[in-house]
Amino acid sequence: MNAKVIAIANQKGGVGKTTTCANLGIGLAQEGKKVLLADCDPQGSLSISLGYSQPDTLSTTLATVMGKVIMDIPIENKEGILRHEENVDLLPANIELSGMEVSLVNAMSRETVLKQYLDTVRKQYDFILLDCMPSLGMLTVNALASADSVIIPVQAQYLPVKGLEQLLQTIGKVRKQINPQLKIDGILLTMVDNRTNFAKEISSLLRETYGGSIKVFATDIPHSVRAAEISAEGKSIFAHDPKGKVAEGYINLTKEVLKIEKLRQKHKAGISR
Ligand SMILES: Nc1ncnc2c1ncn2[C@@H]1O[C@H](COP(=O)(O)OP(=O)(O)OP(=O)(O)O)[C@@H](O)[C@H]1O
Repeated sequence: MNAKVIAIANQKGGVGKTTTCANLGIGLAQEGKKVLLADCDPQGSLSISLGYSQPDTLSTTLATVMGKVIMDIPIENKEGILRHEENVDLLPANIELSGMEVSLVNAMSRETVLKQYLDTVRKQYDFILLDCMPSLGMLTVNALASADSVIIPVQAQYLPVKGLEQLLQTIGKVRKQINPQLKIDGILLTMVDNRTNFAKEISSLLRETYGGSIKVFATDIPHSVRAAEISAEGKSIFAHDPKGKVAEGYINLTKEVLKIEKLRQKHKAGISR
């Protein structure tokens, strides 16, 4: 095994990064994949949404293991990694991670501290999903530097093109300077209200703007209050509302992500032959 690392990123807040990370991750686990979800946001929203309602009380988090990488201190196997009842592992985060962002500024190889950590656990998983914070700071750069690909959730209610430009520029810089293999798996429309034409308009605007260069996932994630409830429940949409339209959306997204990975493996095998 050598995990595919996917960063779920958008510097705009509240677009569905955490919800996508948790539910895509658990969707992949339901397909038999070994999954690690890493909370890369000092707000700890992913940790909270998976049931750790007070992440500040956790003693070992992503900040701990990144700190050890910086100090060159050995990390124990699965140190700080928690097991969620829906068969995914979680490396949680809390406010200590914002201190880490400051420490990174003076660290050697500051852009690749997270990558160095992930390289120590990568062989134990099929997928590692990184829930990025809503900024393009050093932690997000670390996530992009570690990732094989990026999924960009976009809330279908707002015209997202301007904000996307900044993110795409950052991805371009990371590709050029640190991680030339970084791919964009696609833009995911979230919180889609099917009663309006917004989603269709935005989706065609995105397709017009980015042409063939960036895929927009065929799956949209519908808006539903049931999805908004899950972070208080500490479980996935599959456990909370298994027959609902959001669960169906995340099942379809899981299938698309597995298909992309299959193609990547095929391509790799073709190249090495
Ligand atoms: N499909 C959906 N339908 C309705 N509400 C949703 C849906 N997906 C997410 N939400 C809600 O929208 C809010 C923002 O979602 P989420 O936390 O996943 O976004 P985020 O991009 O991770 O936010 P942040 O940038 O603050 O980390 C949350 O309150 C969440 O419960």
